Amino acid sequence: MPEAIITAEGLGIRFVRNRRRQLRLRELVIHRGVRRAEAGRFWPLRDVSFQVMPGDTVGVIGRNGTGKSTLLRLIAGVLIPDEGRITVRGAVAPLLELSAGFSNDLTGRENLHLVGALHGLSPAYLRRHCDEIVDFAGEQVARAIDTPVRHYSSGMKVRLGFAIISRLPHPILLMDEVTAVGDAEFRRKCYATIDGLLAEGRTLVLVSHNENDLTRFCNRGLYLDGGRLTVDGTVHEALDAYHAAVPR
Ligand SMILES: Nc1ncnc2c1ncn2[C@@H]1O[C@H](COP(=O)(O)OP(=O)(O)OP(=O)(O)O)[C@@H](O)[C@H]1O
Repeated sequence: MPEAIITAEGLGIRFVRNRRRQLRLRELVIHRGVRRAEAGRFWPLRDVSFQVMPGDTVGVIGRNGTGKSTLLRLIAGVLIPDEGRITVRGAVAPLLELSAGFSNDLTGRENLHLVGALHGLSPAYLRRHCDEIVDFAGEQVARAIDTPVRHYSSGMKVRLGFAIISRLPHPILLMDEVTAVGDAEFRRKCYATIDGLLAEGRTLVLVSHNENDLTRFCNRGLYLDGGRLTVDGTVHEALDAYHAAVPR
C-alpha cells in the first residue's frame, strides 16, 4: 500500500478578524478601550482530517469564505496550523498567487531566473529553457521580457508566473482557479499543460468554483462547510453537497 503524500490530522488554524478595526465608541466607553484576548479570533478551518494518495486529483469545494484557500496555504507551508498536523511528503509546485514572487524593479527575464531558482530550478536548466518559458507566456510577455515587471499588466505577470511554476518537477501541484490565469487562448495552453502534468502521475489539489474544471481534472472532492470538512468522497459527491447548499 503506498504512503499518503498529504495527511491532515485534526488540522485547525485561528485568525484574527478586523485586526486594524477602529474601536467603536461603545467599546471605548464600556470597556475603556480594553479588548478581550479572544475578541475577533475565529477558526476558518478546524478539525480537518484527510489523506491524499500519490496521483490523486482532489477538488476542494465550498462556498466563499469556508477555508479553501487557507487549506491550500497550509499544504503549501505558507501558514502554520494552530491545532493538529499537516504532513506533506514531497515538494509542492504552488500555482497560486502566480505573480506574488516577482520583484517589480527587475525585468521579466531577471524574474524568471530569480523565481525559477527560488523554486529549485538550476541556472543551467533556466538558461536552456528560458526561450521556451517566455514563448509559453505569450507574445506580449516575449516583447516585454527585458522590461521591468512593474510595467506588466497583471495578466502578463500571471502568464509568466504560470510558465515558470508549471516547469517545476515537483510531485504536488496546488492550484487556485485554473480559469483565473488569463485569456481563452492562454487558458487552453494551461489546460493542456495540466493534462500533461497529471498524465505523468502528479498529485493535484485544486480549489475551484468551476464545475467543468473540477470534473475535468479531479477524481476526488473535499467539501468544506464553515471551515469543517463535511464530505470526503468523489468529486461528484462533493459537488452534490455544494449544490444542496447553493442551489443552481
Ligand atoms: N490573513 C487573514 N486574516 C484574517 N482572516 C482571514 C485571513 N485570510 C482569510 N481570512 C478569512 O478566513 C476565512 C476563510 O478564508 P479563505 O480565503 O480560506 O476562504 P475561501 O473558501 O478560499 O473563500 P473564496 O471562495 O471566497 O476564495 C474568511 O472568513 C476570510 O475572510
